[in-house]
Amino acid sequence: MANLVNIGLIREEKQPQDNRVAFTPKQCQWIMHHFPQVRIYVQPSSIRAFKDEEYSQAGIPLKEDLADCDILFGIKEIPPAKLIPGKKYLFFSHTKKKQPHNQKMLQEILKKKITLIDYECLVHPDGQRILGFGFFAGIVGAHNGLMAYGEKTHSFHLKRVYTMHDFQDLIGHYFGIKLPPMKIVITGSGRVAAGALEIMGLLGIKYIPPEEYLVNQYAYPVYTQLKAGELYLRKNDKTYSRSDFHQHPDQYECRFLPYVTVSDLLINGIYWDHNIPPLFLASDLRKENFHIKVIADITDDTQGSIPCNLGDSTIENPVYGVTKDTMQQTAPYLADTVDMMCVGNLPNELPRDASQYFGDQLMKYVFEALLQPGNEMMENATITKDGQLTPHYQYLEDYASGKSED
Ligand SMILES: NC(=O)c1ccc[n+]([C@@H]2O[C@H](COP(=O)([O-])OP(=O)(O)OC[C@H]3O[C@@H](n4cnc5c(N)ncnc54)[C@H](O)[C@@H]3O)[C@@H](O)[C@H]2O)c1
Repeated sequence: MANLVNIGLIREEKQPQDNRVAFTPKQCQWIMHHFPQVRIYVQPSSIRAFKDEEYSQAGIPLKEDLADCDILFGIKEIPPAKLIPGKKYLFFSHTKKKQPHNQKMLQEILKKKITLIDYECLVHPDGQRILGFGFFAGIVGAHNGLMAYGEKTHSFHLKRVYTMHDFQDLIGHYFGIKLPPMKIVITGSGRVAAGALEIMGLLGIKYIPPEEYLVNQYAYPVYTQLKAGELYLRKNDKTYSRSDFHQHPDQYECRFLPYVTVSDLLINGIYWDHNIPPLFLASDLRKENFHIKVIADITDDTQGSIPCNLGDSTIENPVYGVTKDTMQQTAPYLADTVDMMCVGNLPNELPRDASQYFGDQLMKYVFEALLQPGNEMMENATITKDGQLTPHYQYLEDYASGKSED
């Protein structure tokens, strides 16, 4: 038999608390069955979406001290003091863009001779990311956007997602919910958009092609979806090429404006960075014909693609209002404001399903590669190896040595 590999699922210790986990109890069972050389241990946690008893009942031992494990799986950043020297860790480190708040953690990782594989850096050969929680962010974000619209217009009431046991429970909640005639515009074509479309399907909201959506009236709720090719055109020749847009977004103009005049709810799920033009401007918000009442900004960049995103809201208080003339933050659901849903950790409202989905992707595309020494995909996602920055990530040198300001 191949050498034994001891794997540990660590307790999430970052604040605000995170209740997700890399593998559910059933997934742990599946892995140990299919990889007899693997043993999985779980560090007890009172906040994890899957209870300690669920793991022990599935035959996965609980273990406080994971010092004997070879590989440790987490989700979010790890407090530096909790990092165990010499281990191989997989988690979202948020260090590859030199994020200032994680500089100390990376320094500790180097000091403690740790190998860090970052989930965000695991990509398919065509560059598409393998792992992400976007689908469930789309589910919860679309739900919250609709919930806010129902509250604002007093036309229907949706319960909060986090009060449900899981996604199946949420589906049950939708039976009998009748939405008023309304127009919903969804932006994006990635995992977030896919989650939002799932909610449209579950609530029986009808898809309308963009050109018809703009001009027709409907006696029932409808939505349209705008992918990058429908949202952006090159300024000089009015064409769109995906790769050119990704390389030169500043040479493109945004064509979203007509949709602000006819839509009731915007669900924003596009990829955005600061070179990509926003969907509309602050000055558009002041115009008489700005019709949108609620924006579920799942993309959630403060003053990014949506100028009236004034910062994150929380799962406890997911919605705030914004005045159209002065862009001041107000209480939600006032008559003449735009209501904003800008929660940055949406999958935490549905952590059991989000964890299962994540673990499925890990098992399908990553797990075997992780056990193969020298696997190229894993090497490319390895930021540090035994406490040294790998060749791919040498550009983090100044940040890691404490010199970087950005
Ligand atoms: N609020 C939350 O809780 C939450 C959770 C997950 C994701 N998000 C955010 O939602 C947004 C969409 O996430 P997703 O999971 O759908 O992403 P994704 O990776 O599934 O899809 C992104 C889409 O953007 C395109 N894209 C990739 N690189 C691009 C570039 N350089 N320029 C233009 N387009 C590019 C891709 O082709 C793809 O169609 C991201 O900004 C993400 O950070 C928010």
